[in-house]
Amino acid sequence: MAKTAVIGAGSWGTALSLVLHTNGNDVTVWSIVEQEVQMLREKHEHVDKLPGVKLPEDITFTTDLKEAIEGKDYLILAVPSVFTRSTAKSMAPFVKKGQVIVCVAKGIEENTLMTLSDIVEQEIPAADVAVMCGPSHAEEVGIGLPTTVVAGARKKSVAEGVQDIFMNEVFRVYTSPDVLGMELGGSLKNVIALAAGMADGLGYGDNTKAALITRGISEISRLAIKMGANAETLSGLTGIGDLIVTCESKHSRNRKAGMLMGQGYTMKQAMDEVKMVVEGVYSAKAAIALARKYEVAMPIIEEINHVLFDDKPAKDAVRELMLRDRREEHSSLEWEE
Ligand SMILES: NC(=O)C1=CN([C@@H]2O[C@H](COP(=O)(O)OP(=O)(O)OC[C@H]3O[C@@H](n4cnc5c(N)ncnc54)[C@H](OP(=O)(O)O)[C@@H]3O)[C@@H](O)[C@H]2O)C=CC1
Ligand SMILES: O=C(CO)COP(=O)(O)O
Repeated sequence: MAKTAVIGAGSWGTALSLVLHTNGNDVTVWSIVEQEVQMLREKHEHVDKLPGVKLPEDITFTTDLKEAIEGKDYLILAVPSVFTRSTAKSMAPFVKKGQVIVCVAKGIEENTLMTLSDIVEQEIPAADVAVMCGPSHAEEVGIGLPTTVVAGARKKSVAEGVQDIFMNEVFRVYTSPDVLGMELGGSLKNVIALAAGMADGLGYGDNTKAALITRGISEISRLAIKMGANAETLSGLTGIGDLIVTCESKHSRNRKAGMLMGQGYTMKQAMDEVKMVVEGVYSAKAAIALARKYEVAMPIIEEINHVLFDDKPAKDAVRELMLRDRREEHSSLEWEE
């Protein structure tokens, strides 16, 4: 049994606190939002973000970051990516050497193009940093549906520690040393999910969706491999696995936001309607900046940026993708003379 704190009480933090408690760990949940902590203390349920999932009475809820962090073995950082740096800065004075911080959010910082684990390492040098991601919606984890994820860290012992506290008969945790590949797969898939949602909103079919998923993972892999990630990671749970779940699921926030945009909502209207964090919108600009920096073609992500930030109709973006110059599917394959 470990002493754990979940930093961030949105739908994902709430679902993971339940997994940790089920496994016999001591669990404290922190939120910056006083009303959220009040609601969790009174109702033992996140009625807005994870309705119907009851939390045990012996989980502690607090807005006091010092209380949440002190004496814990594992700190699960579950705030949305745009708050990762500010939250890590606030955590830094209380974190001691030997504590493990597990980043479970998905994103890339827009102005620095840093991954979330890099941000946490920069802000909290005392901690050991790990990541955990994969195809996992809070709504399904919260009701105990079988789910698989990956715990990543540079050191095997750190990844295995994360595996130990989370793994159970319905939550299977693999380990990996390819933290970069995992984080790029997890954050860039959200941008492709916006495109998949737009295709749904426009009334396009399964053929279009399959094309977006397949060409989407090609784009993500091209960039990630050039940045130093491992190709196997992109064909695993945190690459294609997470892309499939987010492009297909009724629970996906990014797909839902894209669908609304495909139906004519503006980006802002769609984000307000979804009510939970739509990470793909924040990662889209970072993705295209990385594509330029590493000189990698990312046509779907390029078009998504035009739809999000230049008011381009989603239908026009799809048409442009279909009418790009003709090319081979895999340019590395050899033809007979
Ligand atoms: N939901 C899921 O199924 C999964 C989510 N993730 C990732 O986890 C991360 C969190 O997502 P999710 O739990 O869905 O998000 P939610 O939108 O459900 O919750 C976001 C949380 O952040 C809080 N918040 C608001 N402002 C701040 C701030 N300044 N500092 C810190 N926290 C703040 C919110 O409070 P308030 O309610 O007041 O806005 C809320 O508690 C994302 O990166 C997401 O991609 C990963 C896997 C699965
Ligand atoms: O990353 C997630 C699930 O793996 C959450 O994002 P979506 O809700 O957009 O799928």
